[in-house]
Amino acid sequence: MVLSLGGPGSGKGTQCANVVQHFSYTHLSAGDLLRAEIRSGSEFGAMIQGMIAEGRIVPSEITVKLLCKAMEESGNDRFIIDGFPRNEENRIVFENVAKIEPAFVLFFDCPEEELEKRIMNRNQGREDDNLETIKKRFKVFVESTLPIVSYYESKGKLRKVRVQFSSMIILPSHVVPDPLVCCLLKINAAKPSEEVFEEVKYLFASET
Ligand SMILES: Nc1ncnc2c1ncn2[C@@H]1O[C@H](COP(=O)(O)OP(=O)(O)OP(=O)(O)O)[C@@H](O)[C@H]1O
Ligand SMILES: O=c1ccn([C@@H]2O[C@H](COP(=O)(O)O)[C@@H](O)[C@H]2O)c(=O)[nH]1
Ligand SMILES: [Mg+2]
Repeated sequence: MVLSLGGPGSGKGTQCANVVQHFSYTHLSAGDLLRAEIRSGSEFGAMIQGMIAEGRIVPSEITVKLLCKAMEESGNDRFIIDGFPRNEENRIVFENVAKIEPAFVLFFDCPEEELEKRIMNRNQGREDDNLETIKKRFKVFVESTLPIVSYYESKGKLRKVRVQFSSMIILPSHVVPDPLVCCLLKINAAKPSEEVFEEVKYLFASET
């Protein structure tokens, strides 16, 4: 089992879909399972919907049950779990119930500004894709999910995927305000998803 973690809009779902096309894995998105549970008319539907609209983390028991059921129904024994665990409690409940630990954890580390831009352009009709909820989702990510990322890092399981190109350019002295100095600029640009997948593909090919 492999986990896919990152901020809201960091490309977890996009890259998991690529993995499934190239490797014999089943993609399980915890968010998609929760949205399907709402559509199914479940007794928990209204509660889940309210929590997603607020960017809050749904109780572990519900999400873990959905994930375990989906794993059982998949008929596969290779999973890439997307957007889970969201917090320490999620992780512990899942480990206790499913009794599996990840082989490795992909981490898509993307700046907030880029996340916001991507989500606002996503156009999938998601109720939580609005500026107000994005801010809440990002706060929950920093406060509750990043500690999980650090936990997997401390266990040597984290594989950071670079989602940005980073380069330095030197501006010559005639284009900077002080003619006596040159200026060193660090430029970060988002990597197209095909290039991000090259890194993901390398990790899957070498680690599984
Ligand atoms: N490398 C990329 N560069 C630019 N846009 C991207 C890239 N990867 C994904 N996107 C786009 O960004 C948006 C968010 O991607 P995606 O849905 O995969 O993110 P996510 O991490 O699953 O988000 P969420 O946590 O909200 O489900 C989508 O519209 C997707 O097409
Ligand atoms: O494990 C999980 C996964 C998701 N949620 C809730 O769903 C939304 C959307 O999740 P995406 O991964 O962005 O599709 C998330 O903001 C949470 O509210 C959850 O509670 N637990
Ligand atoms: Mg997603």
